[in-house]
Amino acid sequence: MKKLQADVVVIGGGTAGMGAFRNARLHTENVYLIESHVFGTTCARVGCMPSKLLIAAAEARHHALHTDPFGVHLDKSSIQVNGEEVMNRVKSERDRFVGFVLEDVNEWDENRRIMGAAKFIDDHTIQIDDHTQIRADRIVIATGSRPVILPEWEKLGDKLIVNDDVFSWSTLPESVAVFGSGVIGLELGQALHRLGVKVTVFGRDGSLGGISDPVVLQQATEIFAEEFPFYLRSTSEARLNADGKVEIKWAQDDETGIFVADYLLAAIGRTPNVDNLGLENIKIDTDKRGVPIANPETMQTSIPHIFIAGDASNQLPLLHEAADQGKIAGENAGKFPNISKGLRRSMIGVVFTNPQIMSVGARFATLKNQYGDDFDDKVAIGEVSFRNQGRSRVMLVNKGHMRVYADKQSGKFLGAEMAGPAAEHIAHLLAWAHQMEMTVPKMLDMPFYHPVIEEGLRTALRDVASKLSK
Ligand SMILES: Cc1cc2nc3c(=O)[nH]c(=O)nc-3n(C[C@H](O)[C@H](O)[C@H](O)COP(=O)(O)OP(=O)(O)OC[C@H]3O[C@@H](n4cnc5c(N)ncnc54)[C@H](O)[C@@H]3O)c2cc1C
Ligand SMILES: NC(=O)c1ccc[n+]([C@@H]2O[C@H](COP(=O)([O-])OP(=O)(O)OC[C@H]3O[C@@H](n4cnc5c(N)ncnc54)[C@H](O)[C@@H]3O)[C@@H](O)[C@H]2O)c1
Repeated sequence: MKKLQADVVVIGGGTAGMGAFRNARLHTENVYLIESHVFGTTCARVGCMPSKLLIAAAEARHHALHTDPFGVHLDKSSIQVNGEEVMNRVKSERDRFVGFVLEDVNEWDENRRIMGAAKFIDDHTIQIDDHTQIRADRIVIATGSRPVILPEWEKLGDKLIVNDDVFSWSTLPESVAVFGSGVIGLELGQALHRLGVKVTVFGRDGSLGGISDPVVLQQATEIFAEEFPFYLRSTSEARLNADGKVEIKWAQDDETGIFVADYLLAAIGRTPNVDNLGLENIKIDTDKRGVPIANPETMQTSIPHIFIAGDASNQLPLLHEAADQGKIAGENAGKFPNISKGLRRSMIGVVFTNPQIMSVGARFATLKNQYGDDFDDKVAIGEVSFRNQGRSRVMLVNKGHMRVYADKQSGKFLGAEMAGPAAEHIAHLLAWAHQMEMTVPKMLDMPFYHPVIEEGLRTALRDVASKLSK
């Protein structure tokens, strides 16, 4: 057994871990980075990037099939999807992104990167597989997350898949049953549907793409239901049939049915990778899911020399959050005990469906919780439907709804939720306004060009402005 001594050990070599390693090394050279699987990050290998590549291919087919209303007619039978070519592009571009990450990793001293699964022996000692033990002064946990799998699905063998499997396909399958109508289920489910794969999405509690505003949720549900079958409040049973296919027997309200598919794609949420870390060997405060609780401004846990970052922290499992948290945790581990608060930005979330979904600042559900019985008195809500929004109609993307929230008394912009056109861009405008702590009247003083989809945002802002206390 190799024994090492370190100032800082970072567990997990994804986005958060790489950021932590880089930033800890600004303060000390004696830092180790431990990775149990492969370098390259979840985002680049099996997350953000390959999913957006698949979506881009799906959009190309969708646009080709929907030119008629513009008076532009294509022979629909000539629009063919070559599954192998789709997957080749997804994988080759993905490999390019992964390559850039690996270039960074390979620049780091090989002796400072250790492959193997790390586990706490005590709150200063990390065991890596059975080959290395490191005594560390400070430790950063950046072990990411993994998809949740229901135990009853295990009998499906290799017909049960997760996002990682989709991005290693050599061609597209004929049919997929998607479980989970959250962000991943909706992005991948719609993309596969638009590529001609027979898809049905099964949800459980009526939620969709993480939307918490009931009005936006209702509108979004209607829009997505027009496009492909989904059952958002279903119960179901999955089994392998005699042909070796996945058979889903489902029920929702008075409706029942059977959907037979090549695969069951599990997208019912992700769980932080903290359960196999030996946390039982250290006395660390955890939440009810067993995740170490950390101060979001310092990423410090209840054990002062242990920090946590990225999806492992269960705070906001998004790429830019992992990068920010990794930087903060690494820097603080590097300069411990002189830790400081890092930059925390306004919340921004985008789902790359069509229409896109976004949320900024405080979501509807957060405000409801925060204001409780005072919600109606204290929070003003403005809204816009994109059905008749000028530029959206021009482009034939006039589907969706946005609601913006403001503090009635001060006029301060609090947050927004939306499903609709150009949501990724509107989300940025709003997140910047939120972080600048702007009031709605100040936001309305900003320029709006004509004709643009952002004029829809102005309509919602005018609506909320009219409801502020005078
Ligand atoms: C399909 C999909 C699409 C997504 N799309 C987006 C998007 O569009 N935009 C967005 O913002 N976010 C998106 N995300 C979320 C984003 O990918 C994650 O929030 C982000 O990658 C998390 O980074 P991380 O560093 O915490 O984890 P990871 O990158 O997963 O890194 C964790 C690392 O820790 C290693 N590890 C685990 N346990 C141990 C151990 N015991 N010892 C040593 N190493 C260990 C793992 O092997 C892994 O390499 C998506 C996620 C998925 C799955
Ligand atoms: N565009 C993006 O930024 C992006 C894209 C993909 C993933 N992500 C990140 O990854 C995280 C995980 O995504 P996810 O989609 O796996 O989780 P999620 O939490 O977004 O959605 C899970 C969904 O599964 C449903 N569900 C739970 N149990 C179920 C069951 N037994 N049967 C059917 N449905 C069930 C839930 O009601 C929920 O709607 C997201 O929260 C997000 O932070 C982000």
